[in-house]
Amino acid sequence: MSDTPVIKSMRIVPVAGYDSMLLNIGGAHNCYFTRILVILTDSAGNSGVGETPCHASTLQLLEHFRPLIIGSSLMRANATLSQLFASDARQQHTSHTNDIHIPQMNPEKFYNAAAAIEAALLDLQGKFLDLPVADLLASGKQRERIPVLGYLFYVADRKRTNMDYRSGDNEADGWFRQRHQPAMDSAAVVRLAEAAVEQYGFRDFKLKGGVLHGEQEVETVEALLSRFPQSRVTVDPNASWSLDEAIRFGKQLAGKVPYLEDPCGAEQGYSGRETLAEFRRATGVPVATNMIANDWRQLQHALQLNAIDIPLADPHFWTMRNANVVAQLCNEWGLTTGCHSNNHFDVSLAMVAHLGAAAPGDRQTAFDTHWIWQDGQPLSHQPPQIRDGYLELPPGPGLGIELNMERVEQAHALYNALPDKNRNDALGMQFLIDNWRFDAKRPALVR
Ligand SMILES: O=C([O-])[C@@H](O)[C@@H](O)[C@H](O)[C@@H](O)C(=O)[O-]
Ligand SMILES: [Mg+2]
Repeated sequence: MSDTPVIKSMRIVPVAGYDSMLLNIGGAHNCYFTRILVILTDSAGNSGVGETPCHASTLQLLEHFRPLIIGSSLMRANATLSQLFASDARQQHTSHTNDIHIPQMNPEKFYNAAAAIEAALLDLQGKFLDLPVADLLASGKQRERIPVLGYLFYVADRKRTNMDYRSGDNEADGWFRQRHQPAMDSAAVVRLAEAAVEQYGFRDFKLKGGVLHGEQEVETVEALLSRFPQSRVTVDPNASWSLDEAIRFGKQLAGKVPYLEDPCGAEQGYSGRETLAEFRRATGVPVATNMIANDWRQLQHALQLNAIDIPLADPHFWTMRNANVVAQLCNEWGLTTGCHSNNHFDVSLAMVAHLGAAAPGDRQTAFDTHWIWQDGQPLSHQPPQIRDGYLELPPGPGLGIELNMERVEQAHALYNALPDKNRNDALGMQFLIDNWRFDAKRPALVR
């Protein structure tokens, strides 16, 4: 194919946006979050984009890969990506702990970098072939919209900090104002959920736990269930509960929640895969995870131990094509497909939409997305929409989005102006608790 496009340029653009003071086991989200866009252009005149979490070492790695990408043939993207995977960088920049909540860890950036490059190549291929990316993934497009969940957090009082959190004051009442206000108990989280339902029509919720005592978080789940009896509600304490606690709470919630996410983890010499297997046996509650099955080797061990039911294969941890293979395995092996997320812009939202659209079979749990906390800060002209609890596949070839370069440059300028460019959830916590430190086995406010 002599007229096959070749990659002409690769722009690596770190970008930043605003976030609320969301709490989790790692502390409090900063008022800013950062991501990286990889923008490729080809000789046919198209541009393709991918998004991934931002870290200084991911930026370096992307620079390192640039010579492999420039001049490569678009339709030989498989070979190009195989070269990335065969490079030493894969071993050197892959952690097998994957605990993104530990600020001082500077691990695994290989997959984040590869994911952004792969997404941009798929976007370009889709534009060249006039096909959506979902059709380029092995199982092909299965649906036009995918269920997503309302991702709820306890929200700290931003006024206790001197950080640049938005106030929401210039927003009309409803979700866009509510998401900036403190929500530290069950009643406040229920109000957040009501605003989210009003805006997006969710029927599924996940409460980010690992913040208060487990009893209080279980009470919040029950409050959500009694307010939305037709909905599915779960909680993710990010493995901060002990196995004993997880079993106690699991028995309390059995039959009421569709699954629990990482209810417990490694303790007393037993791995997280082992404790989750014991949890499942003791409670019969299905287990989802984004903490102990984030690559092929981890997934294999998790499945051998019968530790999990729902691998939340995030395309930024696995790459889109690998996450699609996980979805195929789920379909063939009787598991349920799901997807994890972190704060993100709308390029990632489109990546997730295509991944969900291509997942085969009907055992799919509502995908995670943090987008509702970022909605209103798009980097594309027409971001994918969440309506009636579903994320709609954007129309058009490739990822179906076109970058709004003016907004991209603004988000890049914001990134350049930030003092702290890597995620560090411990920072904001110092305003709430003196000398606060991360502890994987204690909820953030239990000190
Ligand atoms: O955004 C957060 O605070 C979450 O805690 C995120 O960092 C996790 O990776 C995540 O969403 C999860 O499901 O564990
Ligand atoms: Mg999780």
